Amino acid sequence: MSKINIIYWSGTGNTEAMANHIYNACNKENSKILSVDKATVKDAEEADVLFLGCAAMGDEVLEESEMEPFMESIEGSIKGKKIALFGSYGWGDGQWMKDWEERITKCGGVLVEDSIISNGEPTDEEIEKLSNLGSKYSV
Ligand SMILES: Cc1cc2nc3c(=O)[nH]c(=O)nc-3n(C[C@H](O)[C@H](O)[C@H](O)COP(=O)(O)O)c2cc1C
Repeated sequence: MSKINIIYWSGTGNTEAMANHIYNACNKENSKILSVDKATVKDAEEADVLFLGCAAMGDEVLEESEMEPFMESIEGSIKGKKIALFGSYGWGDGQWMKDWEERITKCGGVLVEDSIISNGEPTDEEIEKLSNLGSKYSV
């Protein structure tokens, strides 16, 4: 069974809700959900499929005090790693996610799905996509 780790940063709960929708569709025996302040490099390394979530912050960047340092810490360890990204945004055009995708790819990470972005809270359609991701990879 694939080991699924979901690591996220969320300030007001929207990205956290997205993470929970993925996790709730996963087999709990082999999956883990962690707020990024509790996550270690090992949590990224051990995953067969790594879901990373972060809200758009600053000016179209990852949150800078916890998510950005975590990303820097795993950049050297994600070559060949299957990764899918998600996150919530507000007024922007999703540039933070495009930049994040490019960064993952440059480090050798393999994006296995289109990223899921939600304007504020996830819609019903997005919730279904998030749940489908959990059940698809948790096998
Ligand atoms: C300090 C700050 C900076 C933000 N910067 C952006 C931004 O650059 N682009 C954007 O689309 N939304 C931006 N937002 C809006 C958040 O991404 C949005 O409220 C999102 O739903 C928060 O997700 P969360 O509940 O997981 O924290 C910002 C919000 C805050 C508080």
